Amino acid sequence: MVERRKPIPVAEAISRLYEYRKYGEAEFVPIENCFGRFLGADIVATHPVPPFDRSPYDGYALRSMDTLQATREKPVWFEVKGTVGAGSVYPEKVGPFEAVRIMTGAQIPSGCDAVIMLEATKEIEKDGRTLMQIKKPIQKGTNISFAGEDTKKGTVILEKGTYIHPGVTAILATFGYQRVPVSRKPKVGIIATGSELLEVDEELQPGKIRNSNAYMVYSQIIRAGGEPVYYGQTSDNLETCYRQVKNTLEEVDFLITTGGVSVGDYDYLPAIYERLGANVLFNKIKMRPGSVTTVAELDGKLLFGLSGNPSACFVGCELFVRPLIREFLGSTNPFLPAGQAVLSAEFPKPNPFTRFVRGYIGFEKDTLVAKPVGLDKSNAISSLGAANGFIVLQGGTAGYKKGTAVTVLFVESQDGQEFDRFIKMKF
Ligand SMILES: Nc1nc2c(c(=O)[nH]1)N[C@H]1C(S)=C(S)[C@@H](COP(=O)(O)OP(=O)(O)OC[C@H]3O[C@@H](n4cnc5c(N)ncnc54)[C@H](O)[C@@H]3O)O[C@H]1N2
Ligand code: MOO
Ligand SMILES: [Mg+2]
Repeated sequence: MVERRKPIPVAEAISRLYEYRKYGEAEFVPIENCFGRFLGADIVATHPVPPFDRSPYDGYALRSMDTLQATREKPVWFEVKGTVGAGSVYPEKVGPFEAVRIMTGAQIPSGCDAVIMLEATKEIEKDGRTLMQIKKPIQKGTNISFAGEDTKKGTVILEKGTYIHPGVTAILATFGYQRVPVSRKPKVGIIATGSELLEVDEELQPGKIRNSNAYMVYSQIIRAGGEPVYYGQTSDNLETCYRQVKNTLEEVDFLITTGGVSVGDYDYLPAIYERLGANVLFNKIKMRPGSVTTVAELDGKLLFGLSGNPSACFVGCELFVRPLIREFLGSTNPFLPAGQAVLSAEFPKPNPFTRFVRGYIGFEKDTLVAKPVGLDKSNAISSLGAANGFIVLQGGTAGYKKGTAVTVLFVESQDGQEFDRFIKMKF
């Protein structure tokens, strides 16, 4: 008899899964290799930035009080006592009506409290002395970047779990992190199941197809921040498949299988979960594609049974695997970021289950528009090429008209949102 499965809402599936979230641990990498990783610790400013009062311009440092009488008609003259460039410290205290030529980034000499830009001055040589003239007063503090104005010492400037992009790297370098604490990447095992599967370099044969899921998921794991390990493909044979899953499980933090999770004669994953003694969290979700997505847990370790159908596999990976990988990396917003866009084409199919339509989300003039791309079927691959997100069409609706405001999820983005916000979205 065919097993009857009870479909549960997407938010419920995510909530059950989220109970098993865990954080990995931190490790160190050289700063050159930190791009794309997630911080494994809070980063505290170890000194103020800038560390000293400095000039943001090329100009003259002086005492503002000496400029108060300066007018166009009666300019004030200063004696230029020397020059200081970035990296040097002017050794003497600057006195009344004295100035020091100062370059951008140089420390403000002692005694000075303002900088006038070169363009606003005139310099002359007279009797072996260098003089500089200014024609209007400047206020105390003008053109000074004060110590700590950017960052105060002791501030938590970056939080654990932050995605490291080039701007983050600049901060790490500023504070001397030659070795950067990053979260260890979870090792995510991939096994593709199916007797019909050929490897990528094999010629097509009757009844067979090339295994696209394994490589798609491999890339999705990297994009999510994990470390994929491909354990190959197995034929639809219970014994082989069981052994492969059991052995692999010991070596990884998460295990993904593709295919074999439905109710067919050769869909062995349900039997494998049973034999392993794994606790199946759900095996039917009110969503399309990916309704058969199954997640089981064994001693706290998650086994993601993604659908064999490529589009369903893709959606399942983004909705269920990505957040658990990001959680492992310490991210506080591990779920796909969402937005509102205008549907650019009619979507006439009724939606008994919530649909995650592969779409291209982009601007047309200044409106964010969501365009369904390719064939909207769970076994389609054509839609995956052009898609940069999902158009979420709620279950229980009779189709959508062009111009309707819809929720979209951005799969290419490194942003994210927290669990509470994500599950409150109408799935
Ligand atoms: N009687 C029912 N039949 C099906 C149901 C159902 O509820 N009752 N669910 C359908 C849905 S929905 C989906 S989705 C699929 C899920 O199938 P499985 O996850 O069991 O996957 P397979 O049967 O192994 O394969 C399905 C399909 O995908 C192709 N495939 C598999 N692996 C790969 C791969 N690595 N790369 C590319 N393509 C792959 C495979 O050849 C099949 O065409 O079940 C429906 N059936
Ligand atoms: O799980 Mo199937 O992907 O709903 O189409
Ligand atoms: Mg099947």
